[in-house]
Amino acid sequence: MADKRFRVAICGAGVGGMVCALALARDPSIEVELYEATSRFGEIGAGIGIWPRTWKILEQLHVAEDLVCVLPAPPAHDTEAIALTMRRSDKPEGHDFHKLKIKGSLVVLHRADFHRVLLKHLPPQCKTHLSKRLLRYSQDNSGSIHLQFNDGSTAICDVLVGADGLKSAVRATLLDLEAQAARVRGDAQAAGFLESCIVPKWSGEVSYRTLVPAIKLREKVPNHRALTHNIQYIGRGGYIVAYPISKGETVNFVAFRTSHELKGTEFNGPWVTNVSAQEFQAGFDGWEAEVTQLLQCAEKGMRWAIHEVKPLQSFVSGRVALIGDAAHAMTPNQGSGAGQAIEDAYILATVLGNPLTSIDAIPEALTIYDTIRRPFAQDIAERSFSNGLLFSFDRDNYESEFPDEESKRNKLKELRSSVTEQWKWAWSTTLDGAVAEANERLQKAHAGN
Ligand SMILES: Cc1cc2nc3c(=O)[nH]c(=O)nc-3n(C[C@H](O)[C@H](O)[C@H](O)COP(=O)(O)OP(=O)(O)OC[C@H]3O[C@@H](n4cnc5c(N)ncnc54)[C@H](O)[C@@H]3O)c2cc1C
Repeated sequence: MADKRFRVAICGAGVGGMVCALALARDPSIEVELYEATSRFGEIGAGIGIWPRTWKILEQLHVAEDLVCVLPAPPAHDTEAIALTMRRSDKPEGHDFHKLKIKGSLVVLHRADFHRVLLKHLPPQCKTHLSKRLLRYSQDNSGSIHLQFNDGSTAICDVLVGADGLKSAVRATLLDLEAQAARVRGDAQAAGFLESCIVPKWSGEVSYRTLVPAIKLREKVPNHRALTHNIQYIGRGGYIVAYPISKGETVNFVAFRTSHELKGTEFNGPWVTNVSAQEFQAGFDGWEAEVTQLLQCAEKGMRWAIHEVKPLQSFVSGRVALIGDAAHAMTPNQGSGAGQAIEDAYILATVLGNPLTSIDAIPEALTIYDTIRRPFAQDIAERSFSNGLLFSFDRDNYESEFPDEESKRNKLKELRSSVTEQWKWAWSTTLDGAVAEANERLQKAHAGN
């Protein structure tokens, strides 16, 4: 530790934790240890979409070049292209609803490929520990943070990054400690709010995920759109996303059923479970042929009850920071949870990696991370939920409210521009702005000290 500025412990080796470790380990003056609850590094068998701004981070960390090898074609940079074709599909005669054009590409990957490449790039100086499930942490008077794991072992660090996902133990401890402090101050209302953010809330959405062998779909429908395009079939009460991954050998398939009126209620059943194909086919009777053909090729898969973390008042406390789902688990209707985890990791590594951040200045640096990232990530979470309403036609009862053709056409126009508006961030350049802002704020804070 003699030649190190400070020690960072990252709990959780999902996409957020891995990118954080990679980004921090570029700085030899920071000691990085990564603790993962499971007994091996890995990801679930499913696809993932990465938007251009997030892709830029992967380029800057030099992992993009290895990811390109598993893509059918290198991603476009500055040219405008159709990222996603949306069809209205809940009737036998489906029709194109909207083509989402963005500057750059929506890169779609197999999660396992993505995780393998991240692992490959993790430098040896970043120490990794498997089968280490964090139970709780505490902080002593010197500021050091003590970690307690479920195998009885302990560890010490100067900064703790909670990258431990939806059911984060770091978030639970952070909020519990803050709530205790609020009670000591006599602020029962603040304590109650903090405690209410510990357990995630059901969004009213359920997703079904599986991978379809492309060969199987091709045999059935040789020119099925999902073999070559990112496609979204939308309709009342649910929607389906399908796109080719692993050089086109596999089609990623996710179906959503929505009951938004149940948002905030308790989900009745396990949050993640294996299900039969019949279960995901059930809600899509009467949808267009392309959807039925895809559903017929889907074998068993997994059902995920989509939960969200209530918007937190802060992602940080003292020397502890939350990133990714631990901070802002959101619905997947904008394909952005992992992207936001990556962006959190990158901005957090920017503020910690800045040479002005001495061990004493860590809380200040984390506050800057929070100021920059929280409004942005929470805005995306909100837009993502609102996209879910839009894609399942829950936002307006549009069939009955817009009975004649002209009013329907006008409404559709409005919905399309709303979709484009919702996704605008995907090709915005705020990432460079965020990095510059982080460094500038640190400079100012330092000059003021
Ligand atoms: C159906 C669906 C589709 C999606 N599609 C997309 C998409 O296309 N694009 C996109 O950007 N996002 C997408 N997302 C969201 C994305 O999957 C998540 O936001 C992302 O995986 C969050 O990453 P994370 O690293 O924060 O958490 P996780 O990936 O959940 O990783 C957390 C890690 O922490 C470990 N852990 C948990 N508890 C502990 C503990 N106590 N101690 C130590 N380790 C612990 C876990 O084992 C895990 O490895 C989708 C989500 C769903 C459900």
